[in-house]
Amino acid sequence: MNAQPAASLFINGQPVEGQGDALPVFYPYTGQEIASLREASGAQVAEACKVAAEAQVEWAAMAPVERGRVLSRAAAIIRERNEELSRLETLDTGKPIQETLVADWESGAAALEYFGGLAATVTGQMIPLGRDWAYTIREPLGVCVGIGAWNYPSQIACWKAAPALAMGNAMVFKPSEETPLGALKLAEILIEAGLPAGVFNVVQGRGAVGAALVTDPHVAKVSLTGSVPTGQKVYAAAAAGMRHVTMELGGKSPLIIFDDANLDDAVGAAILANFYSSGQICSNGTRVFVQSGIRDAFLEKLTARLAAIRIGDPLDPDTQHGPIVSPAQAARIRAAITAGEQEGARLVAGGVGEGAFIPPTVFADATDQMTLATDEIFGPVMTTLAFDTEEEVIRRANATGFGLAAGVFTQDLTRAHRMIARLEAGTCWINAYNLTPVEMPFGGVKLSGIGRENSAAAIEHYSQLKTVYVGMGGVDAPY
Ligand SMILES: NC(=O)c1ccc[n+]([C@@H]2O[C@H](COP(=O)([O-])OP(=O)(O)OC[C@H]3O[C@@H](n4cnc5c(N)ncnc54)[C@H](O)[C@@H]3O)[C@@H](O)[C@H]2O)c1
Repeated sequence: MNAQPAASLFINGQPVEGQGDALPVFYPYTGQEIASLREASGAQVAEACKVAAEAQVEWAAMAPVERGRVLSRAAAIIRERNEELSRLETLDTGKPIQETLVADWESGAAALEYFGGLAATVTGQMIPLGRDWAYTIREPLGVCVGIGAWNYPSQIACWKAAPALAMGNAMVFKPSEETPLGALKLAEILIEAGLPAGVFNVVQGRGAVGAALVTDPHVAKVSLTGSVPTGQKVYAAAAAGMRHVTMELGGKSPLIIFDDANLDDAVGAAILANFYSSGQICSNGTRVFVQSGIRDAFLEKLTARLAAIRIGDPLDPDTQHGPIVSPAQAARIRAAITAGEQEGARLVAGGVGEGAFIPPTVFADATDQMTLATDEIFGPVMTTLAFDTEEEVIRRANATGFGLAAGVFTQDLTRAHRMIARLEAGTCWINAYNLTPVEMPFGGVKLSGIGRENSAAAIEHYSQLKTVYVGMGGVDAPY
């Protein structure tokens, strides 16, 4: 298997070889090296930002409808090549092809399509002031840096590039060092769709390359998808230059299931909220609060459904559960499972697994204080917690520093809305979980983040207002 790209970086419309350290790419299923990349050197990071700053001027001067057309074309190209791109995504991430065919590039194409359409609709305001008046112009920020996590590499690249480019910004994107391949394809596709050279650039590297991007003098904004500790470092570094930020960080989200819920749907949602992409999803509802009366029935249905899951070769279209992205991540997940057992939680399904695979794992009889219930694991580990009353479960669900997402399952819709109003989470679902259509704002509160991706809300995070006062008469100076 070989997924070697033309070169490691993409700068000024061209593949460019990196001049930094080696960056091998492994297929998580076999551990085989499928591409040998190199990180960007410090000079290449600076060059990418400079090129982006130059290209941004021309791009911002284009009519928004023309910019939108480029993005729409890119969306169409992605959809034409979805099969080939999804295969590459599976090699890069190890996620089952049945997922990557529908959830990765397709979601990226939807973002390009959506913001392509939105580009020409963004207008300013006219503010009447009597004789005088004012108006506002929504302007691009300039050069935006995008930094990605490894779980949805191509989707993340598109979710950041689409609103940034639609508003007339340029972007330098650094994918996760674990999954560097998809962003290079996006760069090629955007050029093919008509994007001027230099408007979207890709540099590769580990954290130090990301850190160099954040403080480059050309950079006006940083959008990071990653963990809370990285977010804290990036936010602090960005603050020195008063740069804008969007932070899409981790979570430990509650999924609350009341005893009047449709149990089959609730079990299905708990599965989607914990095991899709082998559990490597930021918004996962990993604290599943189940009302005491249905706890046994819930666990029985859940374990029966998990017993039927097909685990294996991610390129086999029948496979439903693939490997973990890297041996290091698998080791971290295994340590969390072992700690859960040692702390006294009851393992009712799964376990530490073997090699690259960790099966869907479910704990019962956990308490809120166990690390299982406090720490983000970012793997296929569900912790179920029993509760009795609405008041109690709201208090326990909110007792975390995170605030990315939350879900409520109940047939009583008054209760559902009452609950949602009090849950401290940026993205919530009622009788559904983990659905993130591009039309809907996505993001977190508390430690889980700042800003929103997707929807018209993202436009505000990739632009700034200029206010213009227009004097229509004489100037009355006091002396
Ligand atoms: N909220 C969301 O939308 C969302 C989506 C996916 C993943 N996540 C979160 O991402 C995490 C998993 O991804 P990960 O392990 O790749 O996260 P990570 O924080 O280790 O790395 C994220 C990115 O930041 C870069 N980075 C690391 N140190 C940096 C620094 N000092 N300056 C600049 N960049 C730096 C990394 O190279 C990588 O590209 C989880 O916490 C998960 O919840 C959040």
